Amino acid sequence: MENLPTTYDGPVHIAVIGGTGLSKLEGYVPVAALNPTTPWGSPSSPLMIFEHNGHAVAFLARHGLYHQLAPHEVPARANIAALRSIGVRTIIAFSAVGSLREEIKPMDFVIPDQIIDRTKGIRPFTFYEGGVVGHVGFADPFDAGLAQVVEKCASAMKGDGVVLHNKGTIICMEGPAFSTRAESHMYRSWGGSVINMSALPEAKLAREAELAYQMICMATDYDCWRDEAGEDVDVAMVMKYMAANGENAKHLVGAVLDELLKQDNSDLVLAKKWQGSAQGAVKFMTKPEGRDPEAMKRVEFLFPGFWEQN
Ligand SMILES: CSC[C@H]1O[C@H](OP(=O)(O)O)[C@H](O)[C@@H]1O
Ligand SMILES: Nc1ncnc2[nH]cnc12
Repeated sequence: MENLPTTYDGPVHIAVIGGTGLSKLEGYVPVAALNPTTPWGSPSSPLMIFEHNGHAVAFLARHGLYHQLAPHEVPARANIAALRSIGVRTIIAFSAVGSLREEIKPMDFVIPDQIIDRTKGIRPFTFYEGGVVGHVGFADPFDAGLAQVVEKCASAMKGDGVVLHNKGTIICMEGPAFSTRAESHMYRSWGGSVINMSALPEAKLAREAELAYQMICMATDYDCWRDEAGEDVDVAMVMKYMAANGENAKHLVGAVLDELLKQDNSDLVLAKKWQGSAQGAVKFMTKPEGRDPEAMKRVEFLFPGFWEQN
């Protein structure tokens, strides 16, 4: 990595965020390692640039190259802002999750469509504060167009033993300790499908930055709700299933990138649907007299030229 260029000239519109057990993109050779800084600090890892079918794709290791960042220490604002600053508009984010449903078995993939927030407010969670206010819509936290692409690709892998659940609600808990048994049962009663510690604030910040974002979950355990039937989750179990399913995850990434890079999907990849949504939410809120210059500069980092246009 030391010898890689630290700049990349071409456009990079798509990023993959790797989670637990996925700190690099197997089978791809990086052509650059970018280290952008942002008003929210540095990202979790260098942004590794890969080429897929002649197009550049960025990869970011959510917990750092050596998994040294706990879920509450992941600099999610820097990650999202850094990706946007190099041109990324679409994020496919991987996550290892516990299953809260009998039918979601370890190694199954889930394309979630909802999230319940059980983080504890200790993670910085917004770009819009300190003198600039913005309220973005978050009713549907993921991008339905990206979900369709992932569904199509994962469905085509069913012959290879891949099992896909094409909707589901993630419970995003604070961690880093796993849930109590009472909590696990409560999440099931709330309708949760899977549980992790990473969906938030990542998904919310992606929306604030007008990026198309979809998480792909890989089940690694049954958490601790199956009182008699099963073992309670531990890290060894999570890592074992992540390693066992690495090949499928790799094929799925390749297939999703193939599909996204088709010309027909260019509006989806450029997140045209989200363009202007956050900027609209910001420009109507804080009157000029109340705007803090430093907060304004931070918005300008996300959306260069913002204050001239508004
Ligand atoms: C090692 S189990 C808990 C850990 O695994 C998941 O990580 P990620 O979402 O980054 O794949 C979960 O969210 C926790 O951070
Ligand atoms: N049971 C669990 N709870 C929270 N995050 C997880 N990631 C993988 N399994 C998990």
